[in-house]
Order: sequence, then structure tokens, then C-alpha cells
Amino acid sequence: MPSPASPALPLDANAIHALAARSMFHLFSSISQGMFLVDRSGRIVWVNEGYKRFLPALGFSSVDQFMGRMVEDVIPNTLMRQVLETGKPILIDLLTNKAGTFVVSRIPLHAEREGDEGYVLGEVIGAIGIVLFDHPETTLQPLISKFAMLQRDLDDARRELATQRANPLLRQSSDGQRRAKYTFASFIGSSPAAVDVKRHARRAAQSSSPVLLLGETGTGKELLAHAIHTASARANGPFVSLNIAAVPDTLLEAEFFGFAPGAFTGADRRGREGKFKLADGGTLFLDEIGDMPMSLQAKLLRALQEGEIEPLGSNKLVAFDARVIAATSRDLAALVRDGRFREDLYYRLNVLPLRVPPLRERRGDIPALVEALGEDMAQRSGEAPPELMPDALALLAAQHWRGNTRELRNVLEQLAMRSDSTRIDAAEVKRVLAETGLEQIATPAPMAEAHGDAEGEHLLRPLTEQIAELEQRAIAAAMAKTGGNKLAASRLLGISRATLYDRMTDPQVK
Ligand SMILES: Nc1ncnc2c1ncn2[C@@H]1O[C@H](COP(=O)(O)OP(=O)(O)OP(=O)(O)O)[C@@H](O)[C@H]1O
Repeated sequence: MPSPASPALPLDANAIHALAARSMFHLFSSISQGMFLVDRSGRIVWVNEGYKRFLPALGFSSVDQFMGRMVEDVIPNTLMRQVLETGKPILIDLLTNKAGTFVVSRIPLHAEREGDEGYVLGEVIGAIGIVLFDHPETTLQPLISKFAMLQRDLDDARRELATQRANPLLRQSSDGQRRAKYTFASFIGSSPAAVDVKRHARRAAQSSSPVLLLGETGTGKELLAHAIHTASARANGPFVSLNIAAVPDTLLEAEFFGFAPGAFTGADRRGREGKFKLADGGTLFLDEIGDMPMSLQAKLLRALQEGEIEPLGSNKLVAFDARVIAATSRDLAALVRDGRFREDLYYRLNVLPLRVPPLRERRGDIPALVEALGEDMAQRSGEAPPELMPDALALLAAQHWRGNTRELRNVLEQLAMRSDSTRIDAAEVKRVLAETGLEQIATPAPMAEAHGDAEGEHLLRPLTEQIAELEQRAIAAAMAKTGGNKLAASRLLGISRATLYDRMTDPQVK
């Protein structure tokens, strides 16, 4: 604080400073989840209204029991003592105790002394404790998810680098950035719906026509696009993907078709190749095709029809040879009806349509998915994979899963992070589901793939198909019940382990 005598400052600078300090205090007291003060000895001397709601979870039925006690006696794991002793704030920290996990801030309070340079900080006379957020798993969810995603990308990049170092020939023979990451084996699922989509996708891999993957977010459309490429005759060529929704409309044309040197102000002097050209000899995956701006749809159609593109500012046609796989989570036919997607482009892309089923239509895959995702998480974190008890698996299988596999993985990550033990029960799953913002938590009904009024219709299909379906559902239910233990599952079904193994349609879960 500068001296009040400083000629450059108004005479009431001290008053403004005092007011600022007071209003900051009130602001924090009202926007935080709770606040308290301790004196220099560490005794609780004040709590605000917000803080009072944490008292029962800390074991106090009234404020009187809490006030006047030493902070470490009433708030387990607090670091307020350290702040009082060092005079240094802990601006942001995670505090976990019997009341939950909180994002907290601890700030020392200093006496003010007037020195030659104006007010200076004197000795520590107390400290403020602020609960910034409770339930950080929910409030900080976007941050945690982003961090987890970045961590995953980093792990992938490290693994790729390690593989290339171990095998330099690989680096010379292929472009590390443009290789498909997944095969059909990566798509976990033995439910009839999963087996069906994989069968169609394998067939699509044998053809060179465009494929259109339709399905909700997180159903594995991108994974299948990789797998189709890997199983196709173009497997040795590049796999190039472009997420149309992630690129601003103004840059899309250059992303697609590239640009000639000096094509526009600010353009790279050497020009740049577009994704079509980069995918030459391989596969171009166009994700979120439903978000394609109308203005570019005609150009895309022409490129697909002619097999030629015109880089921006080049006046030259360049031939390319890339197989296109497009995907969208939007209702493309409805966009066509509304005049927001060109009908001719729709038909051009919709040669081999594949509907990727949401998780709720293949609940039987959930135990195997939980196992595979858990293994993957464990490999990345170096910790043991979470083991879900049968009731926990049944609860997961009952949910609606709007974000499908991506959302399931997110919940598993939360469970692994929050749980002290690797064995996780239904109560724990319920808590995490509630905290991750699921509007409604469904209760398990193992065979409840709702057929509703359509039940009669549903039964009027070839009997062999229905029996095969029932068999797979029974296997999935037994696997869920036994937490994936094949011997126990085979006993429940009254068949041998070998028969069970034989009847499982997906080699992934074998
Ligand atoms: N059947 C599956 N088996 C294993 N992992 C899966 C499966 N389906 C999806 N995943 C995983 O879930 C995540 C989301 O999948 P993916 O990106 O392929 O979905 P998407 O349908 O393309 O989603 P979006 O439309 O949001 O782009 C990925 O990490 C993917 O590996």
C-alpha cells in the first residue's frame, strides 16, 4: 500500500483500500460454498452461513460445538496450522476428509503496521479458510475431463514414439501421424447389435464405395472408420481424418482442398496440401458431416464425383484417389428434408450406410466394455483396473448412456479416482452417476431391453435369429452376474466352460 502522502494518489486511497478489502471479503463469503476464520492460535472464531451446512458431516450438530475449538481437532486433514506458522497462503488445494472432497483456499491474515513506505504486513494474527467448491468431481468436471483427454493423447503419443524408436523401419515405411489406430478387434461387443454392425462394417471394408456411419455420439463411429480402413485394400495407405464441426467454416475449404503458394493474404508462402490430397491412396474420414456448411457442399460433391480437387488460388485440377468414410450423429435425412443438406450429396455419401447402435441397445456388452476400458485405464495409470461387483455392473447396464462408450469411460474414470478400493459396488456407482450429472438413474432390470407395445411385432421374426439373440443375452447376463468370470457364468447357464467359450460370438471377450 503506497503512502497516503503520495501526491499521485487521491487522499482517500487508504479508505479505498479498506473498502476493497471489505468488499472482497463479502464477495468471497457470498460466492464460496463456505468460509471460516481462525485466530492466531488456530481457534475457530467465526463461520459464515454457507459453512454451517458442512458441520453435520464433520460430526457437529450445532455451531456452538464447533466454535472455539482448535481447527485441526474439528477439520481433519486441514493445513490451516501450516498457513498460520509460515504466513504463506495456499491459494488452491484439494482437501479430503469425512465430509467429502473440496477445493479449498487458505489465506493468512496479517496485522497492518504503518512503516516508512506506508502500511506493511505485520505478524500473522489469524487465517481465512474458504471452501471454493464442494463435489469437485462435478463442478470441475469439464476441467478434469479435458485433463484426462490431454493425458490420454500424451500417453498415445509417447507409446507411438516408443514403438517407432523400437522399430525404426516402421518410421521409414509409414507416416506415424496418418495410420489407423484400431481394428475390428478394438470394437468390443458380442451382443447381436454389435455383431451385426461389425459384420456389415467388414463387408463395407471389402468395397471401395463411400461409407456413411450414423449413430449417437460416442458409439464408436470413428473407431469403426479406422477398423474399416485397416481391413480394406487401402490398409497400407494413409488414414486421414477431418472433424468438420471443429474447423471454422472460413478455413474448411483450405482444409479440404489445400491452397496454392500465396493464395491469400496470410497464407503459408509454400502453399499447403488439403486433406483430400493427404489421403491419396488411403481413406479420408469426414467426421460430423452433418455440420458441413451449404456453401461447401457443392464443392465436396463435385470433388467426389470427379475425383479431382482444385486447391484454393491454383486454377488447376488435381486428381486424388481416396475412399471416403463420413460420419454424423445428426439425422441427415431430416437435414435433407429441411433443406440444410444437399440431397445429391446425401445420396453420394449414403452408398453403404451403417447404423452404429447406442449402448442402451446392447446392454449385454457393458461387462466386456467395462473390463476392456478398465484394462486400458490401468495400463495408462499404472494402477490396478477397477473391479466392479455384479450389482455395480447391473446398475451400469441399466443406464440410458446418452454419451455412450465415452460417457461410460468417464464414469469408470471417476469411479477409479474416487474409490479407495478396486472392488466397486452399486452404492458407489450410484453416487458417481448422481455426481456426474445423470438426470435420472435407472434401476437395474437385467432383461429389460424395452420392447413395450412392440413386443408382439418383435416376436414375429425368424426363430433362429431370436434364439441366437436370447442365447447371447443369457450369456451377457451371466457374465454380468459373475463379474466376467467365465467358469462361474458357464455353471449358472448349465453348460461347460468350453461350450460357453464356443457360443460367445465375439473373440474379444473370449
Ligand atoms: N465398442 C467399443 N469398444 C471399445 N471402445 C469403444 C467402443 N465404442 C467406442 N469406444 C471408445 O469410445 C470412445 C468414443 O468412440 P468414437 O470416437 O469412435 O465415437 P464416435 O461415435 O465417433 O463419437 P463422436 O460422434 O462424438 O465423434 C473412443 O475412445 C473409442 O475408442
